[in-house]
Amino acid sequence: MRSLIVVESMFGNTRAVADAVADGLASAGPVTVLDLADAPPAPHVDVDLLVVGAPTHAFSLSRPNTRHAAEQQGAQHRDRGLREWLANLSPCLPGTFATAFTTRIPKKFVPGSAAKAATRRLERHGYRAAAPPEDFFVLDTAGPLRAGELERATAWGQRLAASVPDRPLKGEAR
Ligand SMILES: Cc1cc2nc3c(=O)[nH]c(=O)nc-3n(C[C@H](O)[C@H](O)[C@H](O)COP(=O)(O)O)c2cc1C
Repeated sequence: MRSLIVVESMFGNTRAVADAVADGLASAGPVTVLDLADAPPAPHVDVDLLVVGAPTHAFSLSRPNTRHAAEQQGAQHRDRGLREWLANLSPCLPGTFATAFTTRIPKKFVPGSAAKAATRRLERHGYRAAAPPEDFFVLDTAGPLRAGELERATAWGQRLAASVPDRPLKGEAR
């Protein structure tokens, strides 16, 4: 199984989670982790599993104004986020699986998750859900990640690896 993880990260926490998910997926086959800053703007994805990750900003995927606010708090400059990348994504090849994760602050009664917003967009492009969207937690805006989150991310990657069936041989229906 070939997997691609595309990750948006401004302070580095979501990127660390992406690398931990990749460790979990690696048992099932090759995994590429692509920083959104280096990803092609109009992507054509040809893998068995696409995983996208992004920080939750203002209850959803980041926007130019929230990225600017993050930058004001010391984050790296980013011209675009997962919202823009997903808007330009080509329709998926039939039977391609996908899922999404986010990092966010574990505040009770604060709704919204970039992973849920990304999942809705993946569904619109025709991707099949490999797993429900998953949230990983940071203790503050710039991090750090809550203790145990990287281990949880690797375990999530392992479960993903086990849940996606191998791509069928040519001519065989999935
Ligand atoms: C402008 C801005 C808005 C944010 N809004 C939310 C929010 O609505 N809910 C939440 O749980 N965390 C929110 N956060 C915290 C981010 O989720 C946190 O900065 C992120 O997980 C860090 O990931 P990164 O290190 O990959 O950038 C916000 C952060 C910023 C900078």
